[in-house]
Amino acid sequence: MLTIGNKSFHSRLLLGTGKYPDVNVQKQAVDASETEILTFSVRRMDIFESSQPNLLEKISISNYDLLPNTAGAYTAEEAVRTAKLAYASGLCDMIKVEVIGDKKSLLPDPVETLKATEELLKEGFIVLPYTSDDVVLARKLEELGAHAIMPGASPIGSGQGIINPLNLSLIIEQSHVPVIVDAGIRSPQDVVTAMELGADGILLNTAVSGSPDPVKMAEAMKLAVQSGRLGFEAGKIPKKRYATASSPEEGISF
Ligand SMILES: CC(=O)[C@@H](O)[C@H](O)COP(=O)(O)O
Repeated sequence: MLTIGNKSFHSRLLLGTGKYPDVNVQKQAVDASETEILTFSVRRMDIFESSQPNLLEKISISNYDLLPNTAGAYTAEEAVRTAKLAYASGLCDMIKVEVIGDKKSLLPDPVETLKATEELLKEGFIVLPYTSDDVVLARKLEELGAHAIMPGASPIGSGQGIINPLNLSLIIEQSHVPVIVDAGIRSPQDVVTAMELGADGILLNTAVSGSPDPVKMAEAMKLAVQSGRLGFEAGKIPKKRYATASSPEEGISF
């Protein structure tokens, strides 16, 4: 089980809801992923106004835990305001803090991310900060009380996969809260790699919504999360320099 704050989940896959070709494909992909946590940008959705297009219109949102994100915020102040707006909708108490520090790479601003996390924790939110793969920053976010750490594999929407597996593994090793690898994932192979490193979960969007077959890719990502986790829990054999026969003959008399 994946436990974040006081909530536990069977699925370790968190799915974004943006950029699907249409809402029907979005629903089918969400179903195929068997995710229990959906994330969306508060700014892209007017959650108070029923006359506005609802980007989750086909999805029974009461079946999911919602993880709104503060995408579009460039300061802690903006992120806190966005989080409070989401909370006021009554739909969610978790928040993904996303404070961007660079328009081109969409990499997070470490200082503003720390500030926003601290402020939202004081306000009583379950806070999941999106961060770079910086080991020290991840530790400081946990020390503040963040409920999970969400290091990027690579820039959002880039499909660059896992750029720095060493940093991810150091973050995983030091953390006492769930580590959810978020952003930049391209393939099921990236997911398996992150899960085999010991990540507690994966958050992804573009790899599924931008795939030529989002529904099939959603299922592939679900299986990759499960497979990687099982492999991590089972443990790998050590690598050896020379071969060892798979059917040893010692002790067998012919
Ligand atoms: C939906 C969401 O929260 C994204 O900002 C997230 O970081 C996923 O990134 P990818 O689209 O690269 O998977």
